[in-house]
Formats: sequence, structure tokens, C-alpha cells
Amino acid sequence: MTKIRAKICGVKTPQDIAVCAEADAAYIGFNFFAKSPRSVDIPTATQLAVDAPVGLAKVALVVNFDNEALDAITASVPLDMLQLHGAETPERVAEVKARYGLPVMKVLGISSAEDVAKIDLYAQVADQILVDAKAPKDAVLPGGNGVTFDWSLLRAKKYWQCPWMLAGGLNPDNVAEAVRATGVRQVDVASGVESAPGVKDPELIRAFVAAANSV
Ligand SMILES: O=C(O)c1ccccc1N[C@@H]1O[C@H](COP(=O)(O)O)[C@@H](O)[C@H]1O
Repeated sequence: MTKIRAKICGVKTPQDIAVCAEADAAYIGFNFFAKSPRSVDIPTATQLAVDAPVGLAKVALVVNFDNEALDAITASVPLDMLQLHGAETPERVAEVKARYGLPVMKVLGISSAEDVAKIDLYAQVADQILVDAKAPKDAVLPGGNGVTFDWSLLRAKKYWQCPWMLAGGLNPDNVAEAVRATGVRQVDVASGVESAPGVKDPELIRAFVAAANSV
């Protein structure tokens, strides 16, 4: 069985990144959404990305950012992928892809079969799809809320034209079941590997990657 590729999102320190590399995560995520307890500024992300071990893919998480904001990030931070976590349209996904020449992962929040059906359209323009739980109505953050969704909704999914990743309330205790239930080969986590909001826990990171690969 090929390994499950794990993305650890919201890394903020060199230590976080060292643990991700040692645990054999595939991706690290820099969160540029200012209201998040996981956010980093551009100088911090730049230094972290420059120093990150080769082989860890560096992803920038942005939410409805305009070109000016994306220009500033991409001009400074060496990146492997952009993660669009807002209400970006398929046209905007295509525009970002063309403008920055970086692979784009579009996030789609799921709480119904209709939400799953919408993925098709985005899978034609994005390089990857991140299937996440829809944020609760009163949530301040559009993601990173530690909320799962009904994974059985994905049974109705058709073949998508690009690779996909699963997120939403994953943690070391439920990630193996999520992999079994959905057949996903890539998983993403933010709050489920933290000891407090925005504080990554090395043991939880190691346990998460190991549990994802225990199936
Ligand atoms: O993590 C955040 O703070 C965040 C803020 C704004 C948009 C997205 C965010 N996180 C992303 O959401 C998924 C799921 O988070 P969780 O594991 O349920 O806490 C996370 O992996 C990030 O990609």
C-alpha cells in the first residue's frame, strides 16, 4: 500500500517543521489568515520556508486574498502550492493558477450531497481538491474548527479529475477510520495535533502520521 500523505497545517516554528519532517509528513501549511491562532506573517513564513527540509511541500493557506496580497506572499515565500480556503470561484482558481504558476488546491466545505456534487466543477480547474467540513455558522474561522462531516457523503462521489485530500476534525484517534471510510490517500490536520489553539504538539503530530498509515 502506498503511504498516506499527511499535511500538517498551521506550522509556526522551526521545531514544528522539524517534527513534521521527522514524522514523514508530506506537506506543511503556512496560514496567512490573520484571525487564525495559527497565522504567520510573511517574514516569518519566508524564514521558515527557506530553512525547511527538502522534500516537505510548502503550502500557503489563504482566504479570498486579492492579487496584491498574493503577490506579496509569492514574491517572498518559496512555495510549492497555494491553498484557496475561501469562496473563490472556478474562474478565480484558474486565474490564480495562471498568474503565479503554482499548483492550486481549492478547498470545498461539505455538509450535504449538493456540496459534494459541486466538487466536479472545481476538479476541472484546480490541481488538487481539499474536502473539508463546512464551517459552523457562528465560526470566526472558515476552517481549522476541529469539526468533522459525515464521511459517508463521499460514497456518492464520482471520479474527480485531480487528486484530493481530506480535512475537518481529523486527529490521531479518528484518522485511520477516515482513511478506511473514504479511501482517501491524503489527509490534512490543523487543530487535531495541537495542545492549545495554535500550539502544535510533537507527540500528536507523530501519532497522527503513524495512525494515518496504520490502515
Ligand atoms: O486552521 C486554521 O486556523 C484555518 C483558518 C482559516 C481557514 C482554514 C484553516 N485551516 C484549515 O482547515 C483544515 C481543517 O482544520 P481542523 O483540522 O479541523 O482544525 C486544516 O487542515 C486547514 O487546512
